[in-house]
Amino acid sequence: MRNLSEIRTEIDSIDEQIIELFKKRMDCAKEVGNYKKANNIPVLNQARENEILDAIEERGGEYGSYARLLYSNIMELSRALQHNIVGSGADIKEVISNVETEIPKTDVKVGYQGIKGANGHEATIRLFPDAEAHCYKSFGDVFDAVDKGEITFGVLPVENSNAGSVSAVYDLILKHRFYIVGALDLPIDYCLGGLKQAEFSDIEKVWSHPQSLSQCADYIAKNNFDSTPCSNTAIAARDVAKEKRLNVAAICSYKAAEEYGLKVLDNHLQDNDKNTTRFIVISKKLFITPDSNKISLCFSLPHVTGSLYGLLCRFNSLGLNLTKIESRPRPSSDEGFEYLFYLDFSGNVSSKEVTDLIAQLSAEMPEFSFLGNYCEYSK
Ligand SMILES: O=C(O)C(=O)C[C@]1(C(=O)O)C=C[C@@H](O)C=C1
Repeated sequence: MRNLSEIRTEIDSIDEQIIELFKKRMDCAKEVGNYKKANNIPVLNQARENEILDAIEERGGEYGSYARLLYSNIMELSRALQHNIVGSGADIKEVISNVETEIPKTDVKVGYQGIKGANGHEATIRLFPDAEAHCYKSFGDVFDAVDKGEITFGVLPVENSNAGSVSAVYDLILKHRFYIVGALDLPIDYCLGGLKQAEFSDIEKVWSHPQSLSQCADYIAKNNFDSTPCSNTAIAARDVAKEKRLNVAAICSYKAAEEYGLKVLDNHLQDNDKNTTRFIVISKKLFITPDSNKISLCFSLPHVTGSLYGLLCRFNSLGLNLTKIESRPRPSSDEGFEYLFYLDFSGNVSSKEVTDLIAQLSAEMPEFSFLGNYCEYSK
């Protein structure tokens, strides 16, 4: 048997040959790119790629499936190169280069779901301390108000560190495709708010938003409480005050308890003391502030094997850090289910590599939208 350094010497020599061949292949892809540009031919030729992949798999013998994967990556990169040559996604690049860089914070109307004292209200105050805050009954109403121009910005929860994604908001993001211009990670601290004359031992039932009930699930189980979902934590607090039942308490923020005159019967109910909810700011107009560090995209995937893998490979090749990927199903007539994807990654569009990638994806992904590049604050 050869020793390790002998085998590695051979690997080094093979790699030297592979890299030279890879460079030659990319030069050919560049040439094809120029040809496609001159003749107005689309970059992607799926039939040609399938032909190559099948032939490579066959020739790869016992490593056939590995060879197929290697080549699907190579062609992914070859397409990325060609998109830059043909100038794909010029419309998105244009929008990004002419964007406004300062978000108006005064003399603006900002909407949130719920009522005064809700977490959405708190996030709104922190993000827009000098704005006029408007409350809406449902997440959909906030989107509609932005659509009609009744408010300039909407503040919506998208994710909680315990309970996960707020699917209803993702569905609305994917439906409306408004821009995301800001985000805030808001630490969430719940108390048990009961009537002034109530004691902790009186409480048998708790009211709150389903997400909040799930964030306090261990606490509720430990105390053997009966839980009832409400549309909002602050609405739960308001209703507990209104209904005047000694054995009912709201799981709500300290601000909501104070706002609706409830007595704090217990503190810090959340199962995880690092409980945080992420809020986003939606807008019909795009703003990209210079401190932006996160980019959001959405798209559906072509019905081709490995299309999600191919997409991830593009991010990997640029060393970009994906921070979230969310898929939402929607019924489709022929395929049973189709999926829309929402994706976040770290970056700023001032980097040419990043705008090139966004432009490339816009040319290849069906129903693609660039949702924004914004700063995610944690206060
Ligand atoms: O043959 C082409 O049309 C090319 O652009 C080359 C190539 C490849 O790298 O082999 C790249 C992209 C196409 O989707 C198909 C194949």
